This record gives sequence, C-alpha cells and structure tokens, in this order.
Amino acid sequence: MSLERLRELCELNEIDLFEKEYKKFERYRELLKKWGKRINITSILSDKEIEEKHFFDSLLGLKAFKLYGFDYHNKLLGDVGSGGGFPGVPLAITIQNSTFDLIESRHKRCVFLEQVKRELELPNVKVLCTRVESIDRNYDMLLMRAVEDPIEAIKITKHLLEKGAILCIYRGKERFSQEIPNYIIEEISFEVKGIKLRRHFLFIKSAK
Ligand SMILES: C[S@@+](CC[C@H](N)C(=O)[O-])C[C@H]1O[C@@H](n2cnc3c(N)ncnc32)[C@H](O)[C@@H]1O
Repeated sequence: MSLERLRELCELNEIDLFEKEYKKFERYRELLKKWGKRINITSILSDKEIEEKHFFDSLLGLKAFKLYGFDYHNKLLGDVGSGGGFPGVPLAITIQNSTFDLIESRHKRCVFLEQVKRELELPNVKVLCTRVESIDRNYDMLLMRAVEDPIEAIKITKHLLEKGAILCIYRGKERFSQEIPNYIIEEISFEVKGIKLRRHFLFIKSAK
C-alpha cells in the first residue's frame, strides 16, 4: 500500500481521507520529488518525510481549526508564502467546498503550484503570484507555515486582518507567549499521536 506513513498518521489522529484524495497526494509527491530540488522548494525528499513533514503536518490544521472553533467549510482561505504548496494544497485536497489562494511571490514556485493545481485537478485553488502586501481580498482565514516571527507575519498581513481575516500560524514545537497590542492571540496546542510531539498553532485576530 502506498503512502503508508500518511495513512498511519491520519488514522492515529482521526483525520479521515477518501481513497481518491490519497491518489492526489501520491501524484503531488511525485511532482515534489521531480521538481522540489530543481527549484529549491524543499530539501525533504524521501517518501516518508514528505508524507510526515509536509502532507500530514499541513493536515494538522484541520484539528487546530476544530479546536479553535473555526468551521472551515465554504470559506475563502489564503496560504501566505505557500512555497511548494504547504499547507494550502493538502488542505485544498481535503476541503473541497472552500477556496484556497496560494499566495507566493517567487515566479518559479508559482509555475510549480500552477502545475500542481492542473495535475491534481483542484478547481478550488488559485495561484496568486505576488506579494501578500499587494492583495486586497476578504479572507476568512490566512495560513502561514514555517514562519520565523509572528510579529513579522502580522506586519505583512495587517491590511487583511483589519478586513476581518483570522491569521493561523503553524508554530511547530515552540510556544509563543508574547502579547501584541491591538491583536487577540489564542494558542491551540495538542498532542500528535505517532510522532510524540506537542504541536502549537496561533490564531490571531485584529482587535479593531
Ligand atoms: C519559509 S517558506 C515557507 C513555504 C511553505 N509555506 C512551507 O511551509 O513549506 C516562505 C515562502 O514565502 C514566500 N514569501 C516570502 N515573503 C512573501 C510575501 N511578502 N508575499 C508572498 N510570498 C512571500 C517565499 O518566496 C517562500 O516561498
């Protein structure tokens, strides 16, 4: 059976995927392995690592949204600095009734993302090849993964947060306990089964 690690982790953590969705992940992995190194999208290229550190990690957002109380159906989400498509593409594969803008400033990465959209047949995905600072849309939620500094993340998305978007930052292992004036920050943490990891997410809203 292919995608064994992804299947194992999803099962352990009660994330249900359909067989046709696993097929899309399989094609996505092939594309990442073919193009990832060439256009510097990811240094993680073993099957198991892609499944665990990119696919499954992105899908953990589903758990975080539920714990935060965000109903992710029929919404507009923006993946800011999408890179190779994380977390936007795995989420778009599984939440088909919501729309995902993959916002990425580097042209080569956008070409890759367009190919992923085409080959995985994802009509709910749009690639926006620009800097997030120049975007003016009413998002329900913005997603950011692999972010060094939440304060910097707020700085570049401020105009969208002021229009009502909630910013969800995939934090990894580290907690963030700082307060930021004019923003309401909620941290959601949970144990991940099968990895022995406690995962932190930040949900940030403008207080205005
Ligand atoms: C650290 S990578 C993260 C990639 C991906 N989200 C992940 O988790 O693997 C950050 C990405 O954001 C893009 N980026 C940086 N600043 C940006 C901006 N202001 N607007 C849009 N994209 C940006 C970079 O080109 C890069 O692909």
